[in-house]
Amino acid sequence: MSNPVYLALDLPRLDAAKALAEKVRGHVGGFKLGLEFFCAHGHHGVHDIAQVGLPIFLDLKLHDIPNTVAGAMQAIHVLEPAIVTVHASGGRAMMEDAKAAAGENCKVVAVTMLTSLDERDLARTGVAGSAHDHVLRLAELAEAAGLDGIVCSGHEVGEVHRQWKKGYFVVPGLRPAGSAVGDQKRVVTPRQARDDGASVLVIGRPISRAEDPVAAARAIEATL
Ligand SMILES: O=c1ccn([C@@H]2O[C@H](COP(=O)(O)O)[C@@H](O)[C@H]2O)c(=O)[nH]1
Repeated sequence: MSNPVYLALDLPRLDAAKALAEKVRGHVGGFKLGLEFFCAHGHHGVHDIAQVGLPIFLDLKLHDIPNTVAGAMQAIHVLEPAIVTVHASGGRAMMEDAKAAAGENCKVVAVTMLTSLDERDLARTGVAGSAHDHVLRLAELAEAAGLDGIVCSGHEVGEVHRQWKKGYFVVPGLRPAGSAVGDQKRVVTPRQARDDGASVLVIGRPISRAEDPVAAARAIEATL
């Protein structure tokens, strides 16, 4: 079984991100490049990290009208990402057009409810009901739109997996027992998420901010 951990390279400096990627490459399955990285380093930065030789997950969380999102998907096609994110709340037509514009080997997955939110935050955005129901509703919409899967927390992945057997499930908000939670609110351990059906485990600070990132990545790998 291949390593399901994608390391989130949320670092401001490209040289530091590349050095970290080189160090841990034997203990993770891929690299996740998000908004911070892409806004700072663009296509050139993605090419640099791709040279390390592992799959690239572009976590751009696209959310706009269908035509604009399709155009953005076409613009990143050349980078050959293995995974790209869009927001499920962009709606069915937006997700359909994103999938149609993606490369053949690129999985398009929809962010449902950010792991940094809890139910109080959800209510403040005007969404009534539980996190669980909200995630399941958006997962259904993503499946109907023909996407490959969704991004959700480890609190929901078990149920979503039961409902969408062939889905591809990306789970961030992961914390090894005892590590700092930071701004995340719905967290589980990497092992718990894996056992509940996660396809990809997104882990950032528990590795990137560890005193010894290689040891941290190895320790996580050993729990899986
Ligand atoms: O709901 C979401 C969607 C994406 N993320 C991203 O995952 C990583 C998590 O980093 P940590 O340092 O392990 O908290 C980060 O890049 C987020 O942008 C998420 O956390 N939650």
